[in-house]
Amino acid sequence: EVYTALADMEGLLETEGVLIQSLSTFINAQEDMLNQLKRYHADFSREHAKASQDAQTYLSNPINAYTLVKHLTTDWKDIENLLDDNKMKEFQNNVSFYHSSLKFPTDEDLNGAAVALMRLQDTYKLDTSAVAKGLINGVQYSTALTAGDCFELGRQSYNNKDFYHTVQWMTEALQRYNEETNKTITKADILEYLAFSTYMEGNVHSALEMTNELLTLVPNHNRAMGNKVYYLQDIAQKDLVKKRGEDGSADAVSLSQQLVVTEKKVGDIDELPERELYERLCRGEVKMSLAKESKLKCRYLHNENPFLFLAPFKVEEASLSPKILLFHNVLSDAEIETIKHLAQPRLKRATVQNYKTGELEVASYRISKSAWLREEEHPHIATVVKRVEDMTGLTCETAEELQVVNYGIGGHYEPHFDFARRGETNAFKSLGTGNRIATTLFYMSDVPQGGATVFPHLRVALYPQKGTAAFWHNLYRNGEGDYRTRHAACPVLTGSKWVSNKWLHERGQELLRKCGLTVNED
Ligand SMILES: O=C(O)CCC(=O)C(=O)O
Ligand SMILES: [Fe+2]
Repeated sequence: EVYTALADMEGLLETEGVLIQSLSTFINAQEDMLNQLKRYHADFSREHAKASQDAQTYLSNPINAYTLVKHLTTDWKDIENLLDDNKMKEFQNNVSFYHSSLKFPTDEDLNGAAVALMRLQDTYKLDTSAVAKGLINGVQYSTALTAGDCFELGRQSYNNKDFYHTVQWMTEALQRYNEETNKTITKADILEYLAFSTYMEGNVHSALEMTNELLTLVPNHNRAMGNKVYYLQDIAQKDLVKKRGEDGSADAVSLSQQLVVTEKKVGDIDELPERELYERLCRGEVKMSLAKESKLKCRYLHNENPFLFLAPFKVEEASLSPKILLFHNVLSDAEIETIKHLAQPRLKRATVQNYKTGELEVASYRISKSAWLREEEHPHIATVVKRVEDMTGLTCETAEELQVVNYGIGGHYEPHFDFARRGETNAFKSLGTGNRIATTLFYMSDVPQGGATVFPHLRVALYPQKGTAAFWHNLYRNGEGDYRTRHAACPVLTGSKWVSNKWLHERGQELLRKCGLTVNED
């Protein structure tokens, strides 16, 4: 699939370019043909009108007689030749050749891209109408969607049984339909999906109203007729239950009462479920407490390392406990270009480890593409790995190769740990280098909107800055996992997000990061 990395989507633009060119050649040829046909038609009609006035006089003129014969022989042959459908065949052949030789998205891509849009809408609380106008968080990015486009998005949601988004997009489609002069979809098509999804969302009365409207447009619409009977039965049944309830003979609890019971009041932000915290952090709505934030510092990192004496790192603390450091300007543009260039042709859908089986598999909670680079591949890679050692004071001897990641629009990685937890069947075992002691995450692009790395339990959000690296220890000194390091990559709203990670392992760090008997950090 292509939608999972923006880098792979570029090929689609090339495909579209070739198709546009080919279509324009075909249209020009068809227009030439039509123009010639129009000329013949005009000639023939003119002569024919003259002849019809007085056939005998007309045909008594030898030139006219000759012209008539010529029309019906050579000229009509020419016309038949013009109609030869070779041009059409040729165009069809070209298109099927492009289908086999150029990059095309699949139905899975269409669905993935639609789901990504819904994810962005939910995470960033985007208004459907604004998105349909091409407006994202108040910035005009693209041209507006047509009623047909909105309908197609609704249909994708419908196929995923996501009736909530189906209703939103079909409602938008209906609004656009009403405003469109050149209709891009029929009202009946929209109403059919909208009515059923509205019913599935629990509003049978609206569903019935829409179905009635659909039946006035298409009186013998089979499915609508069937649904109408069904909705009417449902309403009758509900009325009966309600009536019994009013009589005091039923034990049914009203819906509003149920809601009061089940809706847990969340007053304090600390009580919010992780998912809610994660999304709020992605939207930039949650901040670390001022007391904590005021203790964070920026400084230049010097130590006994001679390299650092000459070129100290500019380090910013993003969190003190656990310590999360940001190293600014640690990757040059040239290094970033090399890394992206080497990785691009090798990008593959990123996988996650099934915690039970230990198998690697694709998952909807991690959507991106990645590739692995070895130090030997380019001096820039070797330099970058050496720099990780300078930054962290740890060894990369036992580290994993450099992972390069590119996210597509809506690409994300939901909250996770980088380390393997106790009892987890993990692939690190076969490496024989212990657990992932620390993470170095390089940002290789700026991201205009979205795409932050967030630590829900720490209320920390790191916004990608090209050339900056984040660093944190995943394990305490005694080797136990630090659960506070749980983090996520927020969905990318606009732009292309490139990162690379160097995951450092336990073995070899014994003398570099002293181990301890407790979970104490320092
Ligand atoms: O892309 C990010 O911001 C974080 C990526 C991440 O957490 C990972 O790849 O493990
Ligand atoms: Fe991670």
